[in-house]
Amino acid sequence: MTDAGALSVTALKLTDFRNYARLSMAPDARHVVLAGENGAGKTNILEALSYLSPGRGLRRARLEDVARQGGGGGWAVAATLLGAAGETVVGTGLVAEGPDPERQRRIRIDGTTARTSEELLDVARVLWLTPAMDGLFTGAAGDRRRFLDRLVLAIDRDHARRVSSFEKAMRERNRVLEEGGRSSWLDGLEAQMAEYAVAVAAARAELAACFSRLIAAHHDPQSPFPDAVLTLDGALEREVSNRPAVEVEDAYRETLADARHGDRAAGRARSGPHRSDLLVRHGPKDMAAATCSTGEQKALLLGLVLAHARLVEEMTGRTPLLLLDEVAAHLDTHRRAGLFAALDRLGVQAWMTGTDLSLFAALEDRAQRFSVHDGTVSGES
Ligand SMILES: Nc1ncnc2c1ncn2[C@@H]1O[C@H](COP(=O)(O)OP(=O)(O)OP(=O)(O)O)[C@@H](O)[C@H]1O
Repeated sequence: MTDAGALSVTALKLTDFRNYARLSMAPDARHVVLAGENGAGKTNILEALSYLSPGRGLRRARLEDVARQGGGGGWAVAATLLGAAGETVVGTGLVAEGPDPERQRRIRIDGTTARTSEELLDVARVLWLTPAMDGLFTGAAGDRRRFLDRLVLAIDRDHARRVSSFEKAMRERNRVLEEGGRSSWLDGLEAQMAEYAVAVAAARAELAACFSRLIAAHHDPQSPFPDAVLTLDGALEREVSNRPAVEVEDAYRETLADARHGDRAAGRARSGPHRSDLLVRHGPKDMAAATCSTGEQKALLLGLVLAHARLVEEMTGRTPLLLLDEVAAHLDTHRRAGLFAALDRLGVQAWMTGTDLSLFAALEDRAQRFSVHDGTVSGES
């Protein structure tokens, strides 16, 4: 059951969003179940909600691709969010035509244009789990790094800016190295890189430490979702935990200066927080997540997202919104019951999709059910 004061979406309107020409939903604060056949538009609704947080949404799509085929080229999501502080109306989207050649996503909060997308974090933290994340433990390190940085961002709103400032300075250094620019330019860029790199690494290390404390504090041997053990595989992340940040910053700046020749040949910086990885182990089995079975990996990932939701609540005092795409279908009855019980304990509003309503029967009246069919949604069935 969603707690009183927990964040919930109480109105959602979509315009020219994916396969929705127009959609208007008015759920209450309980969980929302979206059921329908493949390709009906269930994930599209979760994707729309993911734009209530900063970033590129749960599909990391190009903004142009989100606009409905055959529409005018723009799209809009408008949501009313109800939280402890009352109601907030958030609007976001892409205008069809405009003077802005970069065509950035517009964001309005209670009628005022947001200056940065991080302002959304003052209103909502949105966490998700989708089938596309199934390969997280076995796939590319870059995906795990992005996942890690999203974990950090939900509790530390400056994190995305630090990461992008580091990347900007790094790209500029790559360019100057390639063009054989003056070493005084490189000194300045490397100083910037070192400053941001250490801030990024420190925030990641802090997140991992908080996660470990939280998982230990809430350890439940009966839970169907095993405890995850997180370790950061990156020199800077290890060092910031053991040495003063200024020392780590100076050392990384020197490393960069010494590596200019090799980095020029490689065409990139060969060390830094952009090379770090998130290592996840199955706690009870003491086994690398990548070595676990498919089912164990799914359970581990779900446990990680649930633990993250708890961490967000403990660190920010606000419950996040949880988007779970096709999660119930892959759990047996016992684990599904465990998921619903965990959602009740968290007191969050969860939006869940599935092809079959029967998957959600155990939620009884703790959820409202909507049928999705070919870009239309019919209310509580
Ligand atoms: N820009 C777009 N314009 C119009 N339709 C689109 C656009 N992008 C995606 N679609 C369509 O949206 C449909 C619904 O996609 P969605 O991923 O939400 O389905 P789903 O209900 O989650 O299905 P599944 O159960 O297979 O995951 C797909 O048929 C897809 O072709």
